[in-house]
Amino acid sequence: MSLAARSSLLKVEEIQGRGRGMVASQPIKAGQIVLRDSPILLYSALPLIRQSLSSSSSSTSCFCDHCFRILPPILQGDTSSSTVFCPNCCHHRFCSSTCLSKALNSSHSSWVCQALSCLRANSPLLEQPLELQVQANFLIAAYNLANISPSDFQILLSLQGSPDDSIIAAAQFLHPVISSLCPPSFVSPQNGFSLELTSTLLVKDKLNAFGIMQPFSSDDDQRSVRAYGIYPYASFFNHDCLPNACRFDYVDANPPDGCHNTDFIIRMIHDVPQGREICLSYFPVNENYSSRQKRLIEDYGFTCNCDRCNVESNWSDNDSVEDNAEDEEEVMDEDQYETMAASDTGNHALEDNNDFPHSYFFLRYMCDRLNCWGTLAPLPPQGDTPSNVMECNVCGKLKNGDTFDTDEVLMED
Ligand SMILES: C[S@@+](CC[C@H](N)C(=O)[O-])C[C@H]1O[C@@H](n2cnc3c(N)ncnc32)[C@H](O)[C@@H]1O
Repeated sequence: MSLAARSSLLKVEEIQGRGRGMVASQPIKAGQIVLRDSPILLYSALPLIRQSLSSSSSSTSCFCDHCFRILPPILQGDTSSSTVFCPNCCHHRFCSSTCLSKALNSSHSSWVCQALSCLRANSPLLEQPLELQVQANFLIAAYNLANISPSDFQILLSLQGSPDDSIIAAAQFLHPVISSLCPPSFVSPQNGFSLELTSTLLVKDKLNAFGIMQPFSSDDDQRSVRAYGIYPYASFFNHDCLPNACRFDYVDANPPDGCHNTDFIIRMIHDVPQGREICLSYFPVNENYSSRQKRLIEDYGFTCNCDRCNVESNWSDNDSVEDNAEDEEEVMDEDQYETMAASDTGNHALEDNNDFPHSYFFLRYMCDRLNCWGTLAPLPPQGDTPSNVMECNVCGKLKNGDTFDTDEVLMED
């Protein structure tokens, strides 16, 4: 399906210094859904060998191997569970016989099942760090995609990214391992199966995969990744440290009508005019300048020059966002916040000369629940009527957007 068929509100454009990006093809309102996207490929973020599936402790880290929903714990003697194991490897578990049967024809084809079983039985990978094991999960899923959906495999190859030295080093280790897995005809050298292709796939994954995260829990401020997915349209969104859109997902919840639980919905945080680039933040917005820059260069290969980074690059090392937010409160009262709320509240509305022009963003659009760090976007408008209810994309908290607390801005140092 083309982007035009998925979203009448967005178009893909070349943006100087950023490759392709998503741009508003018309004015877009706060809360509007700009994209629903489905993954062309999903793979587990777990190590090759997991905890025993029959131990009670496994319940906390056990997901359906096709749709990645959380599975109930396996209780001894309980015959009522609808979960099923792969009949061939007895290692992978699925939430229902429907998911199993979909998986056997796609994500858990007989080749995937055999390849993962071989790796688990005896492979140099078992001694390697989790990152390499997860890259092996990805490569097996990607080479399987080449067989089950060559057109989706071409989409994967069309995503941004060229291998650098660290990717080539990982490919040099992983390619012989994957080659040794009784490669079937679809990964033969005649079909382009090579070290170069393995490197190319790894970099596409590195720059474009989205993490499907564990749900929010207030006693755990480091949500782990359950699975990764390649979302062909969402991959066109560039990063901004003050995003104007954010992603909602529903992996364990009931997704909106017509969506699968692994689909993403991208919703506007605030109004934007036609022609404005629509950006996501690739990670929670509370991170400080140096850790954002480090992540963006190491994980995505670019230096961020967004409005927020340009301001924060001038802060002294000891300045936290919290300090600056407190200073800012001395010069911005609620009337000013309200005025800004009524205007285009994009980054550009707040560019003028102060040390923390983006304090408004944190006060209005960052979830105040302890350890959440989610982003708030209004619920979709009803017809032309905007919603004043803000929803957190991490914990799901709903908040009245007409009132927001200017007394407290909690940020990471
Ligand atoms: C998920 S892709 C985004 C779409 C990509 N620009 C394209 O052409 O397909 C991520 C890559 O886009 C580029 N990118 C994203 N945000 C950027 C930004 N703010 N500044 C510069 N490059 C950016 C980086 O090369 C990054 O690795």
